[in-house]
Amino acid sequence: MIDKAYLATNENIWSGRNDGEDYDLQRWHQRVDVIDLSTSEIPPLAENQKGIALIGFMCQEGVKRNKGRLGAIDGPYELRKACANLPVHFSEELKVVDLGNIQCLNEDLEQAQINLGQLITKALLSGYQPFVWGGGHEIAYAHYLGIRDFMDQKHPGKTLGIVNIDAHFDLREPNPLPSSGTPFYQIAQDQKERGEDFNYLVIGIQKNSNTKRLYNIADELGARYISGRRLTEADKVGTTHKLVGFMDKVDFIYQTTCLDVFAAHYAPGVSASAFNGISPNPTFMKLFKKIHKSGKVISSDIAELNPTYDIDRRTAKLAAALSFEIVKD
Ligand SMILES: N=CN[C@@H](CCC(=O)O)C(=O)O
Ligand SMILES: [Mn+2]
Ligand SMILES: [Mn+2]
Repeated sequence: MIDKAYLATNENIWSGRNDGEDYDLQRWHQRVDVIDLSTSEIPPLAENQKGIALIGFMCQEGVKRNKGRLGAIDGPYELRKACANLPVHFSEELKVVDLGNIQCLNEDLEQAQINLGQLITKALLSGYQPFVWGGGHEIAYAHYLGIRDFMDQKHPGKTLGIVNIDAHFDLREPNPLPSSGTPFYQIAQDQKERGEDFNYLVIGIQKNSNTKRLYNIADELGARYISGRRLTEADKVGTTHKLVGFMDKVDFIYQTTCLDVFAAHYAPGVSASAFNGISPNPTFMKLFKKIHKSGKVISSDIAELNPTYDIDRRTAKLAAALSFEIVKD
């Protein structure tokens, strides 16, 4: 798999303020091990040691096919830079590796998705929890392929739930090609062919961002959703109940966040910005942490960071704040 599409991370990206070498002074750039998979293997973990594998997906072909605004190809680079200075609040035992990037070459999205899926499977088989940075939301089909192949090998018969934090369903039928708007439809079709249930919960759905047809497809496929306007303190009990009910029914969770779920003043750096998106306030962050503390999240990603349209790196910083909650023991 490691071929022209693979691009190791330049170690210089992981640099920043240095307050000293004592553990309680450190920042992420002092803890992340950059691994060049064209010359090295994924480092083995000690027994019971937890590892997080950062992976970049340098791809905007899906956004392009979906007639979106280009720029997401630079998302992984900007997110690494935004995370480099985060203070370390995880333990010394947590191993954090940066496994580099998968690029989309010659507009061949389908091949890029296969390549990313294979790298995700490899990281999972090595005992790591992958955390993938996009790239457009076409990342989700690739991510599913990687988790599916891992589960086939290590956990046959177990169930997967997908928690997508997004203003959009992304349940479009490929027309004729897959794009950033089709990943969950593709997953539903693949699971149908395999005789598996499609367990899909979307948090942050906006009525004015999805056609009636998309709502109909969501209903036909049995998708569940929590609208953006329900993500308030007043609705906290109901939304938490819905989320917990969903999580209880599955063995593993793939959690994906599409940054366009946030209002444009928080997240201008996306393809489809939304003036009425949700706020990353304490109510939302509690819900987000609840997912990641469930012990069921097998793998996660952040999609649609588009540095071309970002303002003062605020979308990148928001993505870094979410990353801060994921890279934990
Ligand atoms: N991944 C994004 N999907 C959205 C984009 C909407 C838009 O560009 O306005 C969708 O296809 O519905
Ligand atoms: Mn979206
Ligand atoms: Mn999306």
